[in-house]
Amino acid sequence: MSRPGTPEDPLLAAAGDWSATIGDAQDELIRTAPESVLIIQGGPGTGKTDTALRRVAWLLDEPDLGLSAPEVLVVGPSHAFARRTRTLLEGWGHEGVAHSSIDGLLPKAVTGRPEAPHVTRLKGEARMAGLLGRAIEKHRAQQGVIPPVLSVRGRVVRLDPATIERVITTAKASEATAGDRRRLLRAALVAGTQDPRLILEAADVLADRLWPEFEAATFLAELFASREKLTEAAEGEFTEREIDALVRAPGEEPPFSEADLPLLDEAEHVSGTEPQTYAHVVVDEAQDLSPMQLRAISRRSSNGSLTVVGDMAQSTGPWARDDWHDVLAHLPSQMPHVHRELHFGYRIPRQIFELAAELLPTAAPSVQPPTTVREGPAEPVIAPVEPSGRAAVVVAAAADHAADGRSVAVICPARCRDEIEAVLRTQELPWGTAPGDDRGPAITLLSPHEAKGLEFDAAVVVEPGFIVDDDPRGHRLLYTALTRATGHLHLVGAPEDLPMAPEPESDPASGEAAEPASVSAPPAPAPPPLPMPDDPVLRERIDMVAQSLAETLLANLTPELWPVALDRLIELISPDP
Ligand SMILES: Nc1ncnc2c1ncn2[C@@H]1O[C@H](COP(=O)(O)OP(=O)(O)OP(=O)(O)O)[C@@H](O)[C@H]1O
Repeated sequence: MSRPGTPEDPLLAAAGDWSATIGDAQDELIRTAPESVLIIQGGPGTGKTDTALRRVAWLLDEPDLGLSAPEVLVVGPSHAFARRTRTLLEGWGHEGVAHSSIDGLLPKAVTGRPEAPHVTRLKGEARMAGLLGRAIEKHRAQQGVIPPVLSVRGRVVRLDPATIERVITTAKASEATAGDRRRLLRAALVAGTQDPRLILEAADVLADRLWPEFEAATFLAELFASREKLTEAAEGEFTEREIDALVRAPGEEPPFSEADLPLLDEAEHVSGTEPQTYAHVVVDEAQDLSPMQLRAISRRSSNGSLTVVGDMAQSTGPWARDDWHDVLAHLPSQMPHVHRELHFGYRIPRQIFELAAELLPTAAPSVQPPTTVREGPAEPVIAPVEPSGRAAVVVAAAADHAADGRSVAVICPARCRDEIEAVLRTQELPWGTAPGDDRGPAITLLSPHEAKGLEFDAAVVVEPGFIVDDDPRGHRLLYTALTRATGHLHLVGAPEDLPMAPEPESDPASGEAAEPASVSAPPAPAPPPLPMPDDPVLRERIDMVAQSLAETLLANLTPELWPVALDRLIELISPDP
């Protein structure tokens, strides 16, 4: 995958590895003290992920901090994203950091159960933690009932409830482990008995009854299968309709949905099983996470030191939000929050971003678009098609880029996926459903959600109208899809859903129509430099001012931003029209 900074990218060609072009704003974030929750907001391609990872590299490199790679966790939205962050950090020489998708962090369970959006949303709410806590307490209380007699090997063993009560109280007060609790019980019952073998066996039977091993999956399945248990645990905090939404028939397959995974994690936590913790945690694409997912991530932080990354203009799914308050409310609060924004778009060339930015007034009216710092190699290609010819056009565009050695994302809504897969297969092209490594497929077929946080040399976005229609925050999803490419973008779909392509201009020399479907004109050539005045005093004064401006630019901005600053300067000093 070529990245900004390759020869195809004229503006950053000189920069290569972007350590040479780290902006002041990025640098400040990288060096933010670890004793904080750093929140990085910024538009697509503003370098949020890379800045967060540079922060990890900096934290690991600072000898005074004494942080080692296995003490750091980077969480992202997908396996593909985790692979991207791993590749980047390992490329900088930092191996051993844990990289995971959010689901990969949670207990393993058979998922895939279809679920209505309102149920997914309900299961993500923080009050589910209270419901689970109460349900587990009641579950335990039922198990703590002491039987007056036990039957062991056909013999009846009478038990002394007072002795057993004492053991339960001591075990609880000392937070004894399962093994210690069993030993305590054995020692208490065996004292002074005539038949120690029988009593020891009885103690084990009783221990299994009093403290059965907690299996979160069994517990949750039984809880959801019982309206009575749910109503009891709800304790009036859930309406009947909400309880109805949670109830399901016992034994249904697959047993769980993705929204159940954070609930299993919560149940394990309440029952005393704690996950591995880390001294620094990076959470990327945090704008989409549910409160229950955020709780699960917080649990993995040993001290509250976090880097939280996201973009509210790309917030979609059941937890789509417009500001950070609700995210931060569910993260550890022992360290101060430092909220920063990145403003310069490094990934997306101007030509592509101008197109994507048209969505912003609808997708996220309060969000300031980033300032792009790059010119792209080509205008976006707008390809109106009829449904019958759609897949062929999509695959042809992807195949052309792949043949030129570019990584390509085909980002398509679910209803077009089968037809595109069929054509990819027929043409025996190298393609996959997760971005390849150096040896992997050049073409990646993704849903708009799966494309989050990823970047490619080229993107073919299919049926933008469907993408908008298929999600309550469809404009944001389309905005995310349009902002994945570092160089080339194709929009393929129904003519009424595409931006207007300018009329192809005739080339007078050849008599042929010029390349169609550009959405904006190429940049005008730079005007020739103005002549210096002859007066030596004036020349010296001009030189002095120019030198002072040059020093200010050198000291404050990276080279690709100089033209932006000069344009702004001209705007500032131009007389009002
Ligand atoms: N200062 C810089 N100079 C040059 N390239 C940069 C700079 N900062 C970031 N980049 C490049 O810009 C691209 C986008 O960066 P990154 O993926 O971190 O953006 P992002 O803000 O996380 O985007 P998204 O919101 O889409 O996930 C990457 O290829 C990255 O290497």
